Amino acid sequence: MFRLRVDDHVMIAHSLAGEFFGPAQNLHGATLAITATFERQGLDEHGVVMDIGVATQLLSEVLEPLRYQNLDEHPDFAEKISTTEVICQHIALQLASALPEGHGLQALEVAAEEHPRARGMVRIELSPA
Ligand SMILES: Nc1nc2c(c(=O)[nH]1)N=C([C@H](O)[C@H](O)COP(=O)(O)OP(=O)(O)OP(=O)(O)O)CN2
Repeated sequence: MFRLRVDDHVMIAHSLAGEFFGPAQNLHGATLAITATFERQGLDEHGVVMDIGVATQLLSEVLEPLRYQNLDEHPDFAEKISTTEVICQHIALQLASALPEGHGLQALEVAAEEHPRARGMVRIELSPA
């Protein structure tokens, strides 16, 4: 299995409802360092998992609607608690649906570092197109 990882970051605001989250129930900001890892069984005819430029561009485009947004008011997070894990899931699903036809990938993983000691992540299987 081969992997290609690209990164970006996004600044958001949110609050996490429920006693479970303690002071994070209050509105606060976060700069999330995001990595997207694309996995492929074997390499394509160019000897790559996918083009780095395409991967970087895809991640940037998926993050664009989240930049500087208050996720409490964002329609994609309505009825959801925008934890780091949920944000990762959202980004991963958006990336999966934005992949080019015939991508040939097996899986992708999205990780978000909320601060230097905490990182959430999700991995989703893809049907190679
Ligand atoms: N599994 C997760 N746990 C928490 C998340 C998350 O996204 N996933 N997010 C937060 C807060 O948004 C923030 O990152 C940290 O808030 P804080 O109150 O400082 O939480 P801590 O658990 O680090 O510290 P406490 O001792 O609970 O205050 C919280 N958790």
